[in-house]
Amino acid sequence: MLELSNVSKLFNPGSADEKIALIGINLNLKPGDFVTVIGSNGAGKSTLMNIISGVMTPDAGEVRIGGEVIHHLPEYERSRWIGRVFQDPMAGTAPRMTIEENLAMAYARGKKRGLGFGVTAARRKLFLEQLQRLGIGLEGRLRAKVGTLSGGERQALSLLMATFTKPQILLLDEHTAALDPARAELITRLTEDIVREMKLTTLMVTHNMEQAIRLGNRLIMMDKGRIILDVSEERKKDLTALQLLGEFEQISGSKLSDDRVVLG
Ligand SMILES: Nc1ncnc2c1ncn2[C@@H]1O[C@H](COP(=O)(O)OP(=O)(O)OP(=O)(O)O)[C@@H](O)[C@H]1O
Repeated sequence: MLELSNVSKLFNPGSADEKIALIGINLNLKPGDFVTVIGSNGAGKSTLMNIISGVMTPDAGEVRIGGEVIHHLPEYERSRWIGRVFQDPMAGTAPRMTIEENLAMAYARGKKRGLGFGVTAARRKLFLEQLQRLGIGLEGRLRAKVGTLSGGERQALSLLMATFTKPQILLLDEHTAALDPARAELITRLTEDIVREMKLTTLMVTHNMEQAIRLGNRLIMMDKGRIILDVSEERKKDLTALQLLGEFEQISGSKLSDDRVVLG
């Protein structure tokens, strides 16, 4: 479903600031895979997400979705296939627009222009049903400006918007990291429900080791631009955060340097 072959990215090549962000990344996600990604500071996790979503283009290698090469396409064109939720709850929604207008935008994503961004009666019914699924009362606030929602509510809406049109790939970029523990738990539960119900192929970056182990069917660990560990669902079942840190040290030869790491 998602295939990265030999993907590399270098920043500021040839200058004193040269940074290798990704080196020869090979990653293949099967339909319905839910892969969690952890790693040290500067390991390349954000660059990986940016290259998949089209914020950046790779210097070398290929990115394919459903067999189609997509790494040359701009971000807006890839949004037909890719949904993304960011760490910052402000990033995925338009604060001055209402909840229903935001949902109408998400609904129109990737569709032909003629179909419009409007909120019709039929669409409003669909939006209500979808908001009800979240179970946090947003269905009663369709005409509220999104800027008036709490961080957790906005992140729930971002998640709904990112998955509204059943993307082929869902990218979750530390999407619970900026929330307090109760709200982070809520968004994690919603994520699990939506991914399971829609059978979404998902890649999730997290700094929470316990979350990385518990969620999904595969875990990858990155360091210095490479994938250094790829843990299957079977192995993940009995793994603890401490064991994972131990494995990281053994393979990379140094301790995991992540100033935001949470063991669980
Ligand atoms: N736009 C940029 N210009 C120059 N260097 C960059 C840029 N973006 C990332 N880098 C560098 O590329 C490397 C990988 O960065 P990236 O942000 O992908 O890591 P990360 O794993 O997401 O890190 P963190 O967990 O600390 O956010 C780092 O050395 C970083 O400093």
